[in-house]
Amino acid sequence: MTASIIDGKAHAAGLGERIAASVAALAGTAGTPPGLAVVLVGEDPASAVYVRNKGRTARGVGMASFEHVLPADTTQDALMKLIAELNADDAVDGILVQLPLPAHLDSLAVIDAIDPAKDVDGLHPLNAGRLASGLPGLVSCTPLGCLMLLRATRGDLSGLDAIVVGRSILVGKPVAQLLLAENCTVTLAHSRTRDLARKVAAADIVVAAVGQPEMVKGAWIKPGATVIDVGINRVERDGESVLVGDVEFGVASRTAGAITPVPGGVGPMTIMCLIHNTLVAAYRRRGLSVPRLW
Ligand SMILES: Nc1nc2c(c(=O)[nH]1)N[C@@H](CN(C=O)c1ccc(C(=O)N[C@@H](CCC(=O)O)C(=O)O)cc1)CN2
Repeated sequence: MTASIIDGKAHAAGLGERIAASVAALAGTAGTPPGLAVVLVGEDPASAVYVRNKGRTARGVGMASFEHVLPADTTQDALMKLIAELNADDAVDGILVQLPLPAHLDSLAVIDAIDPAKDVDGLHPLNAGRLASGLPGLVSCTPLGCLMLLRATRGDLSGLDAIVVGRSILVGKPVAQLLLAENCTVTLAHSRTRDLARKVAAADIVVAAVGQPEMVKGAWIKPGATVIDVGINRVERDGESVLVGDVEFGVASRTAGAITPVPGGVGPMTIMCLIHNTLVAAYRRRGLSVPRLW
C-alpha cells in the first residue's frame, strides 16, 4: 500500500477562505474586525519567521494584526506590563506570545497573565483545564490542526485506537484529550514507555510529537493507519540541511493509509488554527454564536 499524502497547506488554505468569509460577516455586523496581537521577544530567526507569517495570515483574512517585537533583554516586568495592556485593549481579541522565550523569562507566568478569553494559543491553565473537562474553551493550535486533519481524513474517529507519542503541554497532552473527546481509545506514550514499537503497531492513528528526527520507525506502522507527524527537525543529509519529521516517512508511507509530510503537513495548520481561534475569541467577546468552520 502507498499512503495518501495529507496536504496541510491545502487544508489550511481552505480553512483560511472560510475564516475570511466569517471575518467579513463579523466586521459587517459588529463594525470592527477581529484583532490579533503577536509578541516576539528576542531575535531567534525561526520565531521571527513564524511571527511574520502569523501577522501576514491574519491580515490576509481581513483581521487587524498588532506585532510587538521586544529586545532579547526585556525584563519579566516589562513583558507582564505589555500583556496587561493587551488584555485591556478592546481592539485585541487574541494574544499570542511566541515560544520559546529567552531563558531568563518565566513563560508559565507570562501565559498565566493572558486573559483566558484572549488566549488564542490555548495554553492558559484555564483553557487546558476546560479541554480536560470537556468544556468549550480555546484549544492550542497544533493539536487543533492535528484533529482537523484527522477528521478530514478519517471522518468519525469513534472507537479507533490512537497513540500519541510525546507528552508535552503544547502538543502531546492536548492532542490526547482531543482524541479522547472524539471517543478514541488513547495511549499517551513517552520516553519511559515500554515496548513502544508494539504499541504503535496496534494503533489506527499515530500522532508523533517527540521532537526527535525519525524516532517513530516506518516498520512499526500498522497497515492502513493514519499518521500525523508533528515533528519539524532540521538535520544534515548528504551535506545538505533538510527538514524531517518525528516519523521515518519513506518507510511509513509504504504501509500507512494516510500520512502528513514534513514540511507541508501539520505546520501550515498551526498558523491557520491560530487565526481560527482568533475568530472564535472575537465572536465570543462580542456575545455572538461562533460559526463552525470545520
Ligand atoms: N506560542 C507558540 N509558540 C510556538 C508554537 C505555537 O503553537 N505557539 N509552535 C511552534 C512554532 N510555530 C508556530 O509558532 C510553527 C512552526 C512551524 C510551522 C510551519 O508551518 N512549518 C513548516 C516548515 C517551516 C520551515 O521550512 O522551517 C511546515 O511544517 O511546513 C508553523 C508554525 C513553536 N513555538
